Amino acid sequence: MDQNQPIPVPLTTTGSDADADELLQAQAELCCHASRYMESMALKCAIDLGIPSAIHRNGGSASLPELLATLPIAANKKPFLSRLMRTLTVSGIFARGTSADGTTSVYQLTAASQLLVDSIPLNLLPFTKGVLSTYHFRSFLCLGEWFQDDGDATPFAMAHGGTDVWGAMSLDRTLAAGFDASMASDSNFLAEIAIRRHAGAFMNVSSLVDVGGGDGSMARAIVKAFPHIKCLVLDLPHVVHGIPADGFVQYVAGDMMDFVPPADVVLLKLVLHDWSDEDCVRILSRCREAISNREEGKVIIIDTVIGSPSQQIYEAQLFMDLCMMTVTTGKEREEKEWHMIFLKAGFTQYKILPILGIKSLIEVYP
Ligand SMILES: C[S@@+](CC[C@H](N)C(=O)[O-])C[C@H]1O[C@@H](n2cnc3c(N)ncnc32)[C@H](O)[C@@H]1O
Ligand SMILES: C/C=C/c1ccc(O)c(OC)c1
Repeated sequence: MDQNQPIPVPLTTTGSDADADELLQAQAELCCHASRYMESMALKCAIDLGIPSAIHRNGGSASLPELLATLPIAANKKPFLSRLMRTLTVSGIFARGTSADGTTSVYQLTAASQLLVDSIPLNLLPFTKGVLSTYHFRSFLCLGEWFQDDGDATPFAMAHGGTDVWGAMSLDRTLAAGFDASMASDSNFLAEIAIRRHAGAFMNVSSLVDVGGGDGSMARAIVKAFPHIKCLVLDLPHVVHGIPADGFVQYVAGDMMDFVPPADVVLLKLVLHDWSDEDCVRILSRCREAISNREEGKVIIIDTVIGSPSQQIYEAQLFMDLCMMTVTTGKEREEKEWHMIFLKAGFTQYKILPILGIKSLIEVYP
């Protein structure tokens, strides 16, 4: 027998070696589950360093030395970059390839990280930064405490001195600007697809009010595609004040719980998921009043309807639901939950079009 060959030691006196394999596999799985936030933090780091944009500027792929030559990395940290890139490659943010001449190993953008390039028109960089913001991260750290707390504060409020997310944004301009930009990037991204896939939604419409329309990105995209539509954006004072008039959309400061300006179409994009069923019924009732007596009157909702044949989409929907639970008082809803709030708000019909990936476009009729 070879002297150097290690002698296998059984883990227990009763268990077989197959049991040990299963245990070790379970340990590895648990380790990955517990460490998943590090994947998020590595992504945040890549965004902070501008790595996707740097790869794009280098022609869509970049070697390690090329990245090191352009990224803002201190000399003594240069040896660490390959480890960050290795993890991000295994998690699918970047891909490995070889340079055109076949000599050098390079990092490439994937379909996902292409959406993080700052210079492409429909990038999701602001939205992704929003999801990764420390405000949300700190809120998630309070989730366990929140479940045990018998008060009404959200995890966000527990983490931020009792102030809810809308209050925090009226107090902190940087947070508000980041949030509005994050929503705007999602709206710019989806507007084009929604208009392309369902232009019929905006035919025969002469006026539209985007309730909780943020900085007006969605409304502007609609006016650009359908110049005959008169578009109004209703949002909180701190959001609409200071937006310069551009002649395309009009801004109104107000509270959607109290009043929604009359129009043919009321749009609610990513608004109802911020609110409880009771609040949604109240908002939708105001929206129904706004379209009353209009021939083509309808409410268009762009929001999640939980459930998808795609596991990836389903998972993204569930993450967003946890985010709503943690940051707002809202939730993502299944069709039967939407059905119930439409009925309670006095509508008679609805149509769900699952044409926007994670989100759906829902038309609701009085
Ligand atoms: C998640 S954001 C969605 C923004 C935009 N619809 C979009 O999808 O890009 C929710 C919006 O609702 C606005 N909002 C919150 N409470 C409101 C209220 N009581 N009345 C009107 N708008 C409100 C927020 O300021 C914010 O702009
Ligand atoms: C981390 C994300 C935070 C967030 C908060 C409220 C929203 O309505 C939302 O919509 C996508 C996202």
